[in-house]
Amino acid sequence: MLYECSSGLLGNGHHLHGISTISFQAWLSQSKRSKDYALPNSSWSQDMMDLYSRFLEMCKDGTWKRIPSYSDTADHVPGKACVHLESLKLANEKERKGTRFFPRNLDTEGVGFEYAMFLNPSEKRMVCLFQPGPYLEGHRGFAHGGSTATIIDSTVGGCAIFVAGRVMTANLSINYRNPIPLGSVVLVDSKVDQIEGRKVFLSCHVRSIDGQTLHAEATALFIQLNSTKSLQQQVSSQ
Ligand SMILES: CCCCC/C=C\C/C=C\C/C=C\C/C=C\CCCC(=O)SCCNC(=O)CCNC(=O)[C@H](O)C(C)(C)COP(=O)(O)OP(=O)(O)OC[C@H]1O[C@@H](n2cnc3c(N)ncnc32)[C@H](O)[C@@H]1OP(=O)(O)O
Repeated sequence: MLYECSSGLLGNGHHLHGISTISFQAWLSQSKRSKDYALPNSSWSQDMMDLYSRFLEMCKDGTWKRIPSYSDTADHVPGKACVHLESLKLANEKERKGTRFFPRNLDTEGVGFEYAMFLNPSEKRMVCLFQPGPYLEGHRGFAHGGSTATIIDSTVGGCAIFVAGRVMTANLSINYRNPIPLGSVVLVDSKVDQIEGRKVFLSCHVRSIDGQTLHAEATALFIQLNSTKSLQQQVSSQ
């Protein structure tokens, strides 16, 4: 069911143009080989489960897409990982051995970043359901601001990757408005505001699930690393 939801994004087997094409199909096919960490586990609270179920419902008509998540950064990268990581100087498999995607660097469920992302392609919007665990503590009982920055960067980053292909964060500006209690669930809601050449401008809000508390707001600039066709162009051409 989860994969059905995701595969709606791909169509099936359309030819994709462009150099070393970033392929959503290849990206999602990784999910058959690697553990997907964005699936519910026993550490997820009822709030997290309820919200996740709500978003899965919204996937059914194709409006939203569930985004899988892996502990190996290469598995996240659409298409052939080595090709796409080459310019990030991570292509050498020996160098990469033992590396992990930062927000998925802990083996124990529930202690660090528990999150699941959903993409709304037509709105150029990515929403992340985030449940910070006890190892992300900053002030007593609250999430460290760096962990909030990480989940914001990852959410806006995922959104920018969808729209522009290979990108890197050039600027991330965060206003912290209210601390995030450890173990609570927040919604990290990001969207692309503007694209100017290689520059992708995004904004993001982190709110409690009842929408009453604004925890943080952010703006971000991502720079496109090459002219590879964006994932959104691929999707819309299918
Ligand atoms: C990690 C991969 C995971 C992939 C996951 C994929 C999908 C999964 C989906 C779910 C979400 C999961 C993950 C989310 C993904 C990522 C999150 C982590 C992201 C990071 O953790 S990433 C690390 C931190 N990041 C850096 O380590 C960057 C260091 N940096 C550089 O590598 C260069 O700096 C670069 C490449 C940014 C630009 O370099 P460059 O040579 O290509 O371009 P150049 O400098 O010419 O700038 C071109 C035009 O942008 C303007 N410009 C540039 N920088 C600016 C700034 N700061 N402010 C205002 N304007 C700026 C210039 O002024 C010019 O403007 P103009 O054209 O108008 O003159």
